[in-house]
Amino acid sequence: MITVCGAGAFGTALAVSLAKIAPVTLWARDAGHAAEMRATRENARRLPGIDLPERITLTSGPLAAGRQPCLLAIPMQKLGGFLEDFAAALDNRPLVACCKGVDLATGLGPTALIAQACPGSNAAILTGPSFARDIALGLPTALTLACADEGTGKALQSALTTPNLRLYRTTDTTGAELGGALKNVIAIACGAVIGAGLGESARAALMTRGFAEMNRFARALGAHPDTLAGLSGFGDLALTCTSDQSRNYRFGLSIGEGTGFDPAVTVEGAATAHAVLARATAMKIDMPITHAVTALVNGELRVDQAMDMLLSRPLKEE
Ligand SMILES: NC(=O)C1=CN([C@@H]2O[C@H](COP(=O)(O)OP(=O)(O)OC[C@H]3O[C@@H](n4cnc5c(N)ncnc54)[C@H](O)[C@@H]3O)[C@@H](O)[C@H]2O)C=CC1
Ligand SMILES: O=C(CO)COP(=O)(O)O
Repeated sequence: MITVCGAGAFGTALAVSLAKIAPVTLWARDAGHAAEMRATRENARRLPGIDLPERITLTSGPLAAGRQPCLLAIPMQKLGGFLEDFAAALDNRPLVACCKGVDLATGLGPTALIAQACPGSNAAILTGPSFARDIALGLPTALTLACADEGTGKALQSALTTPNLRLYRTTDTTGAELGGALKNVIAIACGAVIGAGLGESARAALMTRGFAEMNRFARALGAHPDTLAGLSGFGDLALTCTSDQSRNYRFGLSIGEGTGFDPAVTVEGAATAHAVLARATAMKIDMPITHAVTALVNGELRVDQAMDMLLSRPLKEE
């Protein structure tokens, strides 16, 4: 039995794929949402049009303790509170974070938050290029499963691989989670330049210099460069910066176009840009694109001003 906590788009998609290989419990925060999904066998609120197989049990309320893996598909800025509420039931089992970002309140990534709240658990992260709908539709996807404990990582890799979800493994949790966190910040920047009509060439420049910025920050925090070049870094950067299926990219588009954006939509890159900039400033790491994204998100700069700021920096070697 695999438990997935969080009945958003991603948790639901993972449950649908995992149900091909094992019975799955999908836990929703809201009892009404769980009841609705039980009755209709569909998550109309977050992933409409996808049938929920009978092998998925929909629950809410208290979580049962156990030894089986538990996937946490909770948005980054809500993960700390969720762990606090359910630490007793979650501790002493493998916990797999399925979110992308850096916690604004603590500056920690998902695996460090898990280790803090549930010290008896081995924390892992599942991340990489994948849209929830693609996974749920059974389309081919490849992700990174990172766990500092090699034995737990190997067990999770084989327990969570499904016919359409191929998992690569690493022990570099820092690299995997920072790749996933930072690509969302760069995707907002890319959406903004496309929305403002600044062109595909500008986007390619931002993706490339954004990748350099991701590497600079992650390596300073101990990440391995190969992880950044893999699915969780380069792979997810390529997907998110070029597809309007991405909410972060669409949020950037709305900034560039000067149109509104529904604040209820999960956009991890906005809070993460602020969390990363605070850490980078303290560590004296140069993060010009992240800096520009925080200014755009705060409404302190227009896109053309942000681009001018980036283009007028001192000339340097690549
Ligand atoms: N949607 C996608 O294509 C992908 C999403 N992700 C990541 O998955 C994470 C979750 O995103 P989505 O599922 O897409 O978001 P979503 O907006 O579809 O759903 C978020 C879910 O979290 C629940 N939630 C909010 N606060 C909560 C709390 N305090 N406790 C428990 N549950 C809470 C909401 O009820 C909602 O069901 C994000 O970090 C995202 O970056 C990763 C890969 C793909
Ligand atoms: O992380 C994702 C794809 O890998 C989903 O991106 P968004 O959160 O921007 O929709």
